[in-house]
Amino acid sequence: MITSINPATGAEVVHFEPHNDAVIESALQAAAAAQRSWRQESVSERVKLLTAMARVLRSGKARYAALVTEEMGKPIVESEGEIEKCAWNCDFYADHAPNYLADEPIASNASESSVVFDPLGVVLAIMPWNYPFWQFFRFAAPAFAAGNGAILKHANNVPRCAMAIAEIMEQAGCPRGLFATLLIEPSKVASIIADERIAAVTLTGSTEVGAIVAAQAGKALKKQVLELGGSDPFIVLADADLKEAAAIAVKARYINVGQSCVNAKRFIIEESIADEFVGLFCAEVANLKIGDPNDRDTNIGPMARANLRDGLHRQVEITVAAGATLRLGGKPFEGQGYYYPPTVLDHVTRSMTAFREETFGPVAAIIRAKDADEAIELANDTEFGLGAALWTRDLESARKLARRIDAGAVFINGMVASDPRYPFGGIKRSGYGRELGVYGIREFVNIKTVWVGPAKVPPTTSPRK
Ligand SMILES: O=CCCC(=O)O
Repeated sequence: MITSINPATGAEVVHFEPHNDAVIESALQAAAAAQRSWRQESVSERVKLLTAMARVLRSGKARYAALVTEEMGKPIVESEGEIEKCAWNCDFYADHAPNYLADEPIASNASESSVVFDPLGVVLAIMPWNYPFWQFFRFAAPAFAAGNGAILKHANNVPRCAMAIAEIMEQAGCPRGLFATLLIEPSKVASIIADERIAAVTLTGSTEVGAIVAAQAGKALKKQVLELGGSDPFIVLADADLKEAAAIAVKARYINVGQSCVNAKRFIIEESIADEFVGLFCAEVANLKIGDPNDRDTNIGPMARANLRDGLHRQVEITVAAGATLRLGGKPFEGQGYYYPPTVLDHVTRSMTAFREETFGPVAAIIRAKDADEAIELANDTEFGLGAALWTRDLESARKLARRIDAGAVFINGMVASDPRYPFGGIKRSGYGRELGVYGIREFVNIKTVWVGPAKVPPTTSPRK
């Protein structure tokens, strides 16, 4: 059974029988057929679907946001923000896809040569629960604009969000079959990836699951985009605006109850200002309001699942046992719901669990560095490479330091956040490929050279001869 549980109470809301093989087969067949027609439409026709998706998202915002909160516990104001961001992304690609997908002429010895962007086919999207709408729509808007179809396998703790996405696509006028949501067990995924009607795979999720899916897609030689875990550093140098840095640091760590791949997780603070920063940071954390995620002033609702909260608590206990100082939190709440208090661990060192592992929940690890060089070295001492934040008033030096950080994005005097306008993705064990911006829409296209003769000069193996 695929079960929707309210994490604020631990109570089952509803459960669903997983889709059987016949449903999977008919979804694949329909998607392949619908995509063959969809690819014939012009980009300007296809983006009308995106505009309609944005309209449906906005008109149903209250209901969709309530579903997010009820299924994974996100504070309601943040859930509403998630739905608005999905609509923005659809509008963004409706405006920009025609340009991003326009033919690109190439200067060559041909009479005419260009690069054109054709769709790949039907993409399997394996999506996580932490942003149950955003993660899908940030993939889907560019993928549909580029002429692809999509099958969604969502995380099994958000089945009602998955079904709401199917409803949105239908209400937006998505051609029948071009998109389907499958409620299936993870064991069904390998054969879908291997199916010849699936052209490519996109996955947002844990590094562990990413490695499994990458192996399955690699075996079938299918294109993949993997957006995986992160342990983003938030570096504060001695000359930074500490008050502002501390306020943004709290948001960067505790938004989404700390359950985002790009939450700041390791706070690497220059030694000389570390005590002052920790004081400011803890004062802000102590003000966070913990409670019912449906209350509009709640900052910290429940975590999404009991096992995630228990795993996080184990990481805290191991880190404290290894010598870290517990400044705030660290003790799970009694009573119903999967709540974990905002927790601050100080004097964390590089060998400790909260440094070495991703902490996917409301736990901040403070690490002290003797200077900027050591801060960068600590920032890079991780298997992950998703995002990083760097705080200093010296912008010239910041631009140079940013180039030394091993990550897919560096935000100077700000917090890492995804945005339709910029590419998003990681290096190392945070995955590969990019979503969003022009680079995101180019992931699921066939970048095709079209050469028209006769050649002005006979082609040779070396164009310089
Ligand atoms: O969990 C990772 C993605 C979060 C985001 O796109 O802001």
